Amino acid sequence: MRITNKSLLHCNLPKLSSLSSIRDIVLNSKKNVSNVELDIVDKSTAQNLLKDVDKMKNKKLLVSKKRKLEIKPPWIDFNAKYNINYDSPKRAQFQKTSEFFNNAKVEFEWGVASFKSIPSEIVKTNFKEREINDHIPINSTKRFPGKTKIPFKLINGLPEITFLGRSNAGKSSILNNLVTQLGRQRLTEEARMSSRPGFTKTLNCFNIGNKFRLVDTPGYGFGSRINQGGLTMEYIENREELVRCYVLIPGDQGFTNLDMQIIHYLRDIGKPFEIIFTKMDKVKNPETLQKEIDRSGIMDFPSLPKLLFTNSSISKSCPKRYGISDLRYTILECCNLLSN
Ligand SMILES: Nc1nc2c(ncn2[C@@H]2O[C@H](COP(=O)(O)OP(=O)(O)OP(=O)(O)O)[C@@H](O)[C@H]2O)c(=O)[nH]1
Ligand SMILES: [Mg+2]
Repeated sequence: MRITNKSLLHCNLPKLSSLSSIRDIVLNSKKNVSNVELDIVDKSTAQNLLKDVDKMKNKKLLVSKKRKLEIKPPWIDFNAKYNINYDSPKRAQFQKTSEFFNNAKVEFEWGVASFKSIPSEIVKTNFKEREINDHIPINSTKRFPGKTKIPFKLINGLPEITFLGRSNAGKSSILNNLVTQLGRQRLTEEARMSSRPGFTKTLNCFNIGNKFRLVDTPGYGFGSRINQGGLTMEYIENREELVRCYVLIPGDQGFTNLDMQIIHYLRDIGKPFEIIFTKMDKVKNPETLQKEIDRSGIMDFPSLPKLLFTNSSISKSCPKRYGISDLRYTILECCNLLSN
């Protein structure tokens, strides 16, 4: 029997005699499948086959419609364009990254209003005081008392990553964005976010899969108090566990003088840092931002910070959370979690 149904017109498949093999080809084919020549004796089997093919065609039509409808923001290639000096991550590395973040347990560990209240800093201060008061030589075993009231897991020296930026720059949101599964529309609210500038008032630490810590900081500038800025600066200057800072710049606003001061400061003290442009969904004219970047001079820094372009909110013009896979990748990379 020769199938000449409409859905099978325009086909170019080889002549086949087995129903299961043709069904397989139809269902697995990536190309548009039609025009099947087949020797089938029984009419109902032929009709079933036609139904399968129709279903498949409808499915394909839907997929291609969806593909056509996907709107990509005009800055979509910025992550590749501005980080040309870095090797772009391989597919397997991206996979490893998303597996890690999708499965990692996120645990809030501490929130402090003063640097000395960070659990491991309390322990360090105690040791230093004992050394001075009891004149204990540096290599003495007495230097490390066997017990401390602070749980060991809080003083285990995991690497720390921090987010810096002016009030309302999107620091708490980016932290939530990182630990929210890709594809989900709403962010998990591990760190509290608010449209009120100066909302985060303490250093807040989250343990990620017991491999590293993300530290949310109070913003500087409008809405923040001077002591909040002081707390963040003390943390950057003194925290031994801090391996990388991310300076957040709202993409729709560009750099302020204060942002540039922080960036120059990090460069001068040699703290590794990268720059994240947030709220990219709000950027109406990406060229203005490009000019801002050129004018800032950061592309000429010898340390060549990476520039990452992200959005934590989605909208019609920005239907996905872009840039977050690149950010996740750089975090695992700087914590040495991508080797093997
Ligand atoms: N449109 C848009 N809004 C965002 C984005 N990221 C954050 N926001 C909004 O910006 C506001 C501030 O976000 P937060 O994450 O609380 O900012 P923050 O830097 O932690 O602010 P402080 O804690 O006050 O220093 C909130 O209303 C967020 O919903 C984004 O990518 N796009
Ligand atoms: Mg905040």
